[in-house]
Amino acid sequence: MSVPSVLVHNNAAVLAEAVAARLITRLVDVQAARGSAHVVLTGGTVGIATLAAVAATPARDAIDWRALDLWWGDERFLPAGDPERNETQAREALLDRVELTPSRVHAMAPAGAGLTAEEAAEAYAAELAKAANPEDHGPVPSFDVLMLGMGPDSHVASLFPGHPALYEEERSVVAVHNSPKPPPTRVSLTFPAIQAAREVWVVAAGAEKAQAVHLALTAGRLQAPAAGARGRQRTLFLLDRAAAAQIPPGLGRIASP
Ligand SMILES: O=C(O)[C@H](O)[C@@H](O)[C@H](O)[C@H](O)COP(=O)(O)O
Repeated sequence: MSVPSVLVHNNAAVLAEAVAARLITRLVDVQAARGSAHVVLTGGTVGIATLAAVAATPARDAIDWRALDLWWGDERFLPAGDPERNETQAREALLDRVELTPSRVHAMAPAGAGLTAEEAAEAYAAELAKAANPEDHGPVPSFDVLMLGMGPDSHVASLFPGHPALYEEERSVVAVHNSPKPPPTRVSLTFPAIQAAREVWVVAAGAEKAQAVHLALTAGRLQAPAAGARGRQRTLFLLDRAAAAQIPPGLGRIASP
């Protein structure tokens, strides 16, 4: 797993724009090299703001949207179209504004569609496995970029401190109950799935995330799940100054004056 690099931006607005620019460039480069790309989206304030920034950038059309596979790191187990679903918010921010291939938009099953959260997790794991190639050496594709928001308790996706999902080493997707962040029921990638990504980007803004960032860079993943957010080739912590206030000295690089 790669050692994290930390990039610090002036504020949350600049952070979202910078992550959007980085995402566009990364996807264009990957598609130039391989013709297609896999990206994992995240819910949360910065995650959705990043998608909105991509939508507002003319450079977005440098991406071949029809050759892009979109996945989610987690989903709130709510009825289809619920405004609190990560998919709903991603569609409003970006996905409904670009020409995607519908079969390559891999949303996690909603509540009320005949599946329990456990069955939705199993279905998503099967969809991931179907998309994996032999060279991926595992049950999920080698995601080119896997983005993760991070909570003040250092959770990523729906992997919360003290929850059983942190200990999952076999399955790629699990159901999560009694989430401390509403709604209580969710579906989430596990650490094995997250760590299959070529690049993992943890995006966080705000003073309330500063301690979680510190722990994510210094503690273990059971205490700070974001400490398990590591990519095979690259791990980036993309932060604003407020969230970076407690990073160990010499780790962060200020990306904007
Ligand atoms: O479903 C979710 O809620 C997200 O996937 C979650 O992991 C989120 O990214 C973090 O909680 C950060 O959210 P904020 O950026 O809004 O604090």
